[in-house]
Amino acid sequence: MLEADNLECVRGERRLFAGLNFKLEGGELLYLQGRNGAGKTSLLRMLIGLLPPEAGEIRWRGMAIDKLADEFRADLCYLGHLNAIKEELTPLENLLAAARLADETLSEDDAIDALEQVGLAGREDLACKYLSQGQKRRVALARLVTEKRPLWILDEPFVALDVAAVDWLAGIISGHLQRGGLAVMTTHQLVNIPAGQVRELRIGG
Ligand SMILES: Nc1ncnc2c1ncn2[C@@H]1O[C@H](COP(=O)(O)OP(=O)(O)OP(=O)(O)O)[C@@H](O)[C@H]1O
Repeated sequence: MLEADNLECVRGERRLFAGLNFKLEGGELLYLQGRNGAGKTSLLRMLIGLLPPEAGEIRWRGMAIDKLADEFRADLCYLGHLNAIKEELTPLENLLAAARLADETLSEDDAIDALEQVGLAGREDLACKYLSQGQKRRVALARLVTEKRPLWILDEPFVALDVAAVDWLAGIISGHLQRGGLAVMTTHQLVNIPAGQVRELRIGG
């Protein structure tokens, strides 16, 4: 279970939010909503342990995440709003490198299969700098096909995706929730996630 207890966030001179609470169980998805600049990405950065809260605590399986450190990171899959792919590498190389960095085993066959699922068949060996924005996004999202970690934190995952890819991603997130996973996601477009319990949290009124 992921819990946020009385969180406060200050960036620069501004208090973005205070007294923020939620509890998320296996099979549940939390949609973070709010205007531009409300603090959604800041909250995600807190949830992955990159930004310490001004006040309050985040707990994973009942333990404060700053105490869990590596144990928490091993349960976490974070996809930022930037794709974090290397432009000079091919989609296949990017996917294999991401798995290695995350200390996960991923065979070349499984990586090729994941790229095919995200509609990149035939593009596996082309440097990412030659791909369109939506295709680059798909390379980043291909990680989720093979991802077994229980907690997904996704920053604007639907940006730049066409209708078919939005449906595909909604299905991948649904499958994760059905397997008892948890997900926290920021988005400006509400997408229907067919399975799992969906909660909404609006930041900044
Ligand atoms: N390092 C920083 N120092 C000072 N202010 C910052 C810093 N990082 C972010 N901010 C400010 O914090 C506010 C919230 O930013 P954040 O990226 O969390 O918003 P957001 O809700 O994700 O917005 P968007 O919907 O536009 O992505 C913004 O006003 C931003 O300028």
